[in-house]
Amino acid sequence: MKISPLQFNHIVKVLDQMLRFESPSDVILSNWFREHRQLGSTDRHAIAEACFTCLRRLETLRALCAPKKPNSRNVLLAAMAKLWGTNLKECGDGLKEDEKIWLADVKGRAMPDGLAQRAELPQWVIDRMSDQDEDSILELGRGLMQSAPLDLRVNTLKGRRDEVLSRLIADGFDATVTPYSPLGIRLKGKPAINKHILFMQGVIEVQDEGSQLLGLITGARRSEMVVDFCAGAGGKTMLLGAQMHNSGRLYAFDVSEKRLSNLKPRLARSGLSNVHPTLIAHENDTRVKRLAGKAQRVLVDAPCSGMGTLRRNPDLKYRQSPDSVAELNVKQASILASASRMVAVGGRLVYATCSLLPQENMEIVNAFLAAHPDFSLVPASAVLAEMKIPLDTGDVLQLNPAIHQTDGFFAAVMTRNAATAAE
Ligand SMILES: C[S@@+](CC[C@H](N)C(=O)[O-])C[C@H]1O[C@@H](n2cnc3c(N)ncnc32)[C@H](O)[C@@H]1O
Repeated sequence: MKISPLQFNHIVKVLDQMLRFESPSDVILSNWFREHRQLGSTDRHAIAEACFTCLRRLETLRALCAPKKPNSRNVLLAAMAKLWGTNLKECGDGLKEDEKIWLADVKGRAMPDGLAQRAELPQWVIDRMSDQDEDSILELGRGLMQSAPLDLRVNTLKGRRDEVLSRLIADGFDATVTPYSPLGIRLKGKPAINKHILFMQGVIEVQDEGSQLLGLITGARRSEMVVDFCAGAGGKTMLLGAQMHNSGRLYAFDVSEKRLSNLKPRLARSGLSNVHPTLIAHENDTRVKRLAGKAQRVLVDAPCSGMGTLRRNPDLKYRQSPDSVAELNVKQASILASASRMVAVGGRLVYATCSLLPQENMEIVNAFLAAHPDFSLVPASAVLAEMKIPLDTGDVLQLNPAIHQTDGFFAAVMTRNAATAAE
């Protein structure tokens, strides 16, 4: 990677903010670009690419910085010397004498070979993946270092995938169908698809294929009552509404007014009129109680550490911690228990996250099932096979970026058992 002196100076300043891990790195970057409108697209691209690579490779870069402080300048210099083989004369304000000596030493050193550095995952994350061997952690870590493709979902209320695909190819996009989701199209590169007429007309939405599978596995059908418990800005809500053919009632619950208000324009574009965005104060809100035993499908897309989305948000691995995950675990268990009350006898409950940590996934599900004998696990492989989706990850859906080229998602499908619920 080639970096101009101007870009170097910007990267050091942006990275300095990012390395505090006080706010999301993509927000820091867009604020920076807003404040520095003179930067052209080539500079912006180089700055973004360099900052995100430094975040992705931070375990290695921090180790290479030692004994110097891993501040933004040193991290960037280590990346230039060791990852990109850049000519160090390109540094903005020139190298200081001690930096020259240090970098000559860095250049001659072997790459750090601890698992944390090879997998680019903090040690606390590795410690929590005790269900996986070293090779799997390494494969996963490397998958999370790749950049994510741009996946689209075709809104079946407004279009057919084969027709949308032909249109996108005719318009010059490098587009293919996604391997698992029957609704997905994958685009190469990062085209500005939100300016395309099909996007503006609500025929397509941007949605990772893994997220599409979480919506699909919920199995929503025409005329049902369905609850998307943690709907956010409605990525999965819109898929569920289309699966329901815009009929029945689809509640989109969330505690965030801002996220629900972001859902509104998306709904307008999608043509859905069966969605009821509902702000709740907390998971035990009276609105939840009013729907007790009434919903055929409840999707709990729980708030989580986001460890499965490191391809897009590499800073998350440093913005989360063992304490924040433990806090999330309490919330996840409470949300799942409360949401489960809405499931009708014979209905389906899906617990999902975009995390790879067993503490946020199987451990939450196992504890829930142990405390709720009226629910049982339905093998995800069977649900997917019934939908003719060629994907078998066993009893639960576990998507791995290294294997499936999606974000790292988890989903467990459960059903409310008629016999025990009646007891
Ligand atoms: C993983 S995000 C949802 C993403 C969304 N389903 C999508 O597909 O775009 C988790 C959501 O849970 C919401 N949330 C957090 N605590 C909640 C609670 N107690 N009850 C309901 N939703 C909650 C957050 O506001 C956030 O929007």
